[in-house]
Amino acid sequence: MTGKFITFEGPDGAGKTTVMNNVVAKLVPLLDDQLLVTREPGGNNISEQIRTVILDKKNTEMDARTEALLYAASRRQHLVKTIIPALQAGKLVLCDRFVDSSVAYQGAGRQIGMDAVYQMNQFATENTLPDKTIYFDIPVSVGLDRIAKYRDKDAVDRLDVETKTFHERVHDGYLEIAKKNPDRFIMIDATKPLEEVISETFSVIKREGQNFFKE
Ligand SMILES: Nc1ncnc2c1ncn2[C@@H]1O[C@H](COP(=O)(O)OP(=O)(O)OP(=O)(O)O)[C@@H](O)[C@H]1O
Ligand SMILES: Cc1cn([C@H]2C[C@H](O)[C@@H](COP(=O)(O)O)O2)c(=O)[nH]c1=O
Repeated sequence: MTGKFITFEGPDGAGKTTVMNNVVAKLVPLLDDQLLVTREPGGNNISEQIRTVILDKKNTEMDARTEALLYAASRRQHLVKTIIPALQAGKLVLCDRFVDSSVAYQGAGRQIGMDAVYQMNQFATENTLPDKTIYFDIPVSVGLDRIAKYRDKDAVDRLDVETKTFHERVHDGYLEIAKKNPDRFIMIDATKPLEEVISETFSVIKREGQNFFKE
């Protein structure tokens, strides 16, 4: 595969999506159709349908392993139908969340085991991992405060409304994944002012995707 696969990860409210939107606005004039911006769960028709089921606040009875399998099913479809074709076409793929989210949220957050969730996802992805992962770190209380303050009530999903203890486990899970993958993870302090986080993220992408920016 000739493209480059970069993921954005972090606890809820870290600002990934806001930062990604701002960075993409700067990248589009430079890269045009060499860029694919996508997200998980979702990113294509079937995967977005699965997203709706997973995140629906009415689905309170969903079992933790069912949840993990649905994220993996959505990911499989997204990977083979959207991400891999773009990488084969030589594109820079920026994806809001990927396998690390499942390991942190389902493995650590839901306590079904980080290794077990990772293995199950290896089956789903045939061992595909991002080239680089930009991790937006934030204390749980700050992320949750941002969501409470700024997010439209209707846009709050089934995972956002989990307990602070759940989100603490997710955060600890992320730090463990980052520690195990020092070559892949790039840490960004997401408590900094938004403009600084955007500029730092843009610089990381220009450095990591330097082949895309040659004259
Ligand atoms: N550096 C920042 N400083 C202050 N506020 C910020 C910063 N970054 C993002 N925000 C605000 O925090 C809120 C949450 O941001 P956003 O939705 O991008 O987070 P997220 O990481 O994508 O969360 P989720 O994973 O739950 O969707 C938004 O209202 C956004 O404007
Ligand atoms: C991919 C993935 C996501 N999640 C969680 C993380 C968030 O709470 C939601 C997705 O919402 P976002 O606003 O688009 O970030 O789902 C998860 O638990 N496991 C996963 O694999």
